[in-house]
Amino acid sequence: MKNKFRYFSYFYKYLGYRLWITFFVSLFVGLLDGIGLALFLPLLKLVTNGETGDPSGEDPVSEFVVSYLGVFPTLINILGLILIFFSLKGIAKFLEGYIRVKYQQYFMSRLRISNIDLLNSYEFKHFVKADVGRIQNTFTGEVSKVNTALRYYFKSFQYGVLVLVYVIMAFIADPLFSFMVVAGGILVNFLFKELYKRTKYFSRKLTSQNHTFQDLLIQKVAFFKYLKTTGLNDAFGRMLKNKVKVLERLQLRIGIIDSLLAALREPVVVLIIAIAIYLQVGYFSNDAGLVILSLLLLYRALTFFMSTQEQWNFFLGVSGSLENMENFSEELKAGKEINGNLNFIGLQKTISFNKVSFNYDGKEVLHDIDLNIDKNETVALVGPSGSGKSTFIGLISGLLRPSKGEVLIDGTALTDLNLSSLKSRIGYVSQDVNVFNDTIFNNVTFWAEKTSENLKRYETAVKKAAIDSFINELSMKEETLLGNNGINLSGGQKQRLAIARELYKEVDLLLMDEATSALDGETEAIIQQHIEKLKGSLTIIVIAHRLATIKNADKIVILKNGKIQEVGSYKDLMERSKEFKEMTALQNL
Ligand SMILES: Nc1ncnc2c1ncn2[C@@H]1O[C@H](COP(=O)(O)OP(=O)(O)OP(=O)(O)O)[C@@H](O)[C@H]1O
Repeated sequence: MKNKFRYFSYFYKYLGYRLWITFFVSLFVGLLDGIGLALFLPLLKLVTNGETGDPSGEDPVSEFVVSYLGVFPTLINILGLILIFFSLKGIAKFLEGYIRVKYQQYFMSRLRISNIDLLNSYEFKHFVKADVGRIQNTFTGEVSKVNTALRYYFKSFQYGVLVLVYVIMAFIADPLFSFMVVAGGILVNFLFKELYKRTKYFSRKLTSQNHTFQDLLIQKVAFFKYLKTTGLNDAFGRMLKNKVKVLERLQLRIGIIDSLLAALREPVVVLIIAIAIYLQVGYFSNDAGLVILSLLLLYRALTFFMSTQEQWNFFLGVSGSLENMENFSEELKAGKEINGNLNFIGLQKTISFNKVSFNYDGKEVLHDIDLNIDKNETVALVGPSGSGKSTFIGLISGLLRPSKGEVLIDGTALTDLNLSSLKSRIGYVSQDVNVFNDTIFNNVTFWAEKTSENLKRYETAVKKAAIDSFINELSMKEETLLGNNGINLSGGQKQRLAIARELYKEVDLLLMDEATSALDGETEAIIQQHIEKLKGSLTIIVIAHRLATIKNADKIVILKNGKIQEVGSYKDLMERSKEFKEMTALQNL
């Protein structure tokens, strides 16, 4: 019961008063149907006793017809009333179906939108540890499963309301008989509990297996080239196929329980009613008319009761997805990044690192960093692999937060800034280039409108990124579609495209993490020239292994083991840093 309410409150969070509307409409359907059915009692009497009989006041239904509806129960009147009540029920049933579909769609959109919002504000620190397969699966397959769960929940809820209406009416007609049937129903429900438990167990398993399947699938697509080249494609494919089989088996088990419940439904209903009638006839003698009426109502109640159970079992079959969705949203909420409310209006003077340390899961990778970066300065970070260069860049963009100390932008702590306003002014090019599965134009402009102004900006950006001649040779030019993650581009072309995207953005701060690493010397030199031209007009922070590319940087920062070892210009460092001199010597500079 506790669970049923937990699910209710989950749906209520998204649907609110709509759930109550559903409840009342179902109640209305039940009442109309119940009254329509009850009218068969006077009808039966009229048919057996003939029109001349006196049906008034003999049974509660006729009493109801006379006193509440103000109609004298003649054959034609009763037939008319039956028709009216069943027609009204038809209308209410349509309304019930309509609101079910409408609210279901509403629920699905709200769920999707809320998940997108939560993912948007999910802190990077948590994201790197998240299970990508689970995120993907939850966003796609699981959303529709939760929607299916809502459909089953709605249905079992609506049927449950009907059961309640029929049982109450049957009790009014014949309490003893009704009691026996209800007791039978409860007993059966008890017996079915084990089946429900199994379904729930399989459902949870199904969800987690689906996550793993998605995870493998994502990796198969992402590493397609590698797997194909190394012949590991088949082995990976086998793992995927095994998962498909596991999923098939789990689904089959849930299906078997569903079929078992469906098959048991009718015989069980008939059995309970048969026993009740037998006892009624053998041991008690009651008004046959009322027994028939409550029989009618209870047959319906029991059928709906079984349908409620069946729908509930369907619901349990997807309840693993619901639990997963609840946990998923909670995790995203818990990992929400802290966002300040001051808008970033562009760098005015300085970015300062004030005794900044950073740790990943307790392991400190940057220690006590003090550094000032002035507006429009070009700063290069050098140092051995793992020394903390990328982490440093992550701290400037607000992707990571210091564990100690502060990063200040013009004296304001980064934590007080609205991160979207900051990030919209930051360009970032890294070793891992992201190419969207779309045209070159959309990749560079991030789906900007093709106005003449934007086209001009686009042309300038691709020229500066030295990718213009490559694009011009393509028959579709900027409308050329790029494959999945730029699979039909060379590493260098991808990197130039990424640079063009950031240059198009017209940012304040350009962060380049090994941005030109995939380029040949000649192309790198061309881009370098363009970046040199940008020098002084925006703040550039660059991580470079090839020291030749940072000769003209205003400041070079040498990082070692998470600490700043030296800061100075290329010339300064050549004069005073033995380590830097050795580094340049190794690169034949
Ligand atoms: N998500 C993470 N979780 C745990 N440790 C991490 C994570 N990312 C990086 N590290 C660790 O932090 C340290 C600094 O990494 P960082 O990527 O900043 O170095 P880097 O100087 O940029 O290296 P490279 O030149 O190889 O790119 C490394 O020891 C790395 O193992």
